[in-house]
Amino acid sequence: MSAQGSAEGVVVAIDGPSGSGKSSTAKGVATARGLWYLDTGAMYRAMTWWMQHHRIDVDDAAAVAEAAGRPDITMGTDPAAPTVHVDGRDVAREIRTQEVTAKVSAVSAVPAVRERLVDEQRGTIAQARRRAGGIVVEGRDITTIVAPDASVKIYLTASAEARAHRRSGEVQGSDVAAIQADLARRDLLDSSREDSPLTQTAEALELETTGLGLDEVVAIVVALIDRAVAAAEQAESSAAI
Ligand SMILES: Nc1ncnc2c1ncn2[C@@H]1O[C@H](COP(=O)(O)OP(=O)(O)OP(=O)(O)O)[C@@H](O)[C@H]1O
Ligand SMILES: Nc1ccn([C@H]2C[C@H](O)[C@@H](COP(=O)(O)O)O2)c(=O)n1
Repeated sequence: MSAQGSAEGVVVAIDGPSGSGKSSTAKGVATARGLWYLDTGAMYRAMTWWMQHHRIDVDDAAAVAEAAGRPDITMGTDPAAPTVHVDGRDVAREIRTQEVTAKVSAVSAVPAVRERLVDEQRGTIAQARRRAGGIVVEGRDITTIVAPDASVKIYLTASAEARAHRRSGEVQGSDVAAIQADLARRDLLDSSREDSPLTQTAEALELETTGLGLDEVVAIVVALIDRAVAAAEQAESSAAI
């Protein structure tokens, strides 16, 4: 069954702590069902990179708020080749540096930053519903704030050890303990901020992935989408009778 079966387009919302597998899972699912893909963490990273690039003190919330409207952030939503441009410049590599990672939680805690980016994320979701079969969106507040009415809502987790080991596999010779400490630091900041923190709600299905491979996780989410689409089609055809 294809997600395009639903007249309204399907919206899949995935939240979870750092390194739980949100991006890999979301891209795999979007590819499997021909949906758009939106990495909202990359948008907060792009905003942070722009602030640092323009020498704005990212620890000064007032200065960040004042500048939050200035960068032009453009997200490519093809799950096979997602892109991030700021003011026309490809910043896919720059936004993954340690310098950005160290400050992205501080920048994303500024309400003016969140207001602007949440608005843009909702705009992309609306476009995907009109122009594609729908979208898979991942981040920290997608199930709660950005798209609380999503067709499928998932809170993706894995143990702190598993997440650190998965991340360490990306860089040869990396220090697993240091990675685990950095993930814990970001999780604490992201879940304790006042404005739309990372929270696990009863509305979202918890998917614990510690013992699961990526393919298994993608298959579970695809099955959830197919079930949601079938239920929506059933409801549409019952309403038409
Ligand atoms: N189920 C899984 N089994 C094994 N490895 C996985 C699984 N899911 C993801 N990974 C690997 O774990 C690492 C982190 O995954 P990913 O970047 O998707 O996490 P994330 O939640 O998006 O992280 P962040 O919040 O930091 O952006 C990647 O190297 C990815 O390939
Ligand atoms: N919806 C979101 C997505 C991300 N953030 C913040 C918090 C993260 O530490 C940071 C980077 O995200 P990542 O690339 O690790 O997924 O961005 C947020 O506040 N809300």
